[in-house]
Amino acid sequence: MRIAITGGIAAGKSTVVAHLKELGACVIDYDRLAAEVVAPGSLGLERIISTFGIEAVDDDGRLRRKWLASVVFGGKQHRHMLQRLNAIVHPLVYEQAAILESMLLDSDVNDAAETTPIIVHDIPLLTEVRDSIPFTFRHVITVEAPVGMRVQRMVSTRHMSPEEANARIRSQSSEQQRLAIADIVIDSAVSFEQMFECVDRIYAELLQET
Ligand SMILES: CC(C)(COP(=O)(O)OP(=O)(O)OC[C@H]1O[C@@H](n2cnc3c(N)ncnc32)[C@H](O)[C@@H]1O)[C@@H](O)C(=O)NCCC(=O)NCCS
Ligand SMILES: Nc1ncnc2c1ncn2[C@@H]1O[C@H](COP(=O)(O)OP(=O)(O)OP(=O)(O)O)[C@@H](O)[C@H]1O
Repeated sequence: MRIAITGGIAAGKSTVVAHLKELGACVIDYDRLAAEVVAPGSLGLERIISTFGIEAVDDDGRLRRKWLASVVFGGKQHRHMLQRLNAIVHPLVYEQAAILESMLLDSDVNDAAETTPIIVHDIPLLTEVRDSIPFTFRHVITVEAPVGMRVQRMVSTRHMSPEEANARIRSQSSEQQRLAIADIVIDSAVSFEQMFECVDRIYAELLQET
């Protein structure tokens, strides 16, 4: 069974995903894939250089993420620039996700398919890519906590100011947008213990469905 998980920044998605892994789920991490497809020497990085110029990489041939962020989130025509970046990165990410999935399901390579029938696509920006992603998900989970609590978490664990934390939250899609595409909501405003109990229950129900 293929499911997706998303959530607002600092809501607790990574904590939930780590727990799902412990329970036996196979996880495909889109943030990691997005970094891998633009690694030095990759086709993705080559395409970024063709589109955005040699300024996109540093002297060691690594992507200058801060520079690119300023172009696609703040520069002139930033919307168009973000579209161009997405048009490079997203198809490569989906291709890698499909390869990973087929490896997980190929019992000759990995017998995980016998023991772990749940594949979780961990997609922080699922609302943004919902219409273009070439996968269908049996369930979509979102992990949510109130904005104030997320700001507090970012301030205390990520050395951000409240202003920076709020700006990051505003730059993402809203809780309402995530709730509109999700059919399972995990409340992370409760204690770790209660949250994990909720994840255990959801996982057991998913297993029943496979
Ligand atoms: C522009 C890049 C290089 C900036 O990197 P940097 O490390 O500075 O920031 P980071 O990746 O943590 O993103 C910061 C915030 O920007 C937002 N964001 C990132 N990518 C996107 C996007 N494609 N669309 C909308 N918002 C985005 C997110 O809210 C995120 O929290 C990077 O975000 C990127 O390559 N984005 C495009 C690829 C992508 O869509 N990745 C998501 C996984 S598929
Ligand atoms: N139920 C909870 N109770 C208390 N703290 C929590 C709970 N769930 C998560 N946290 C804490 O909140 C912070 C953010 O959690 P986490 O890193 O899992 O969020 P995230 O949604 O994956 O963030 P990002 O989107 O930035 O990757 C962490 O410090 C984590 O320990």
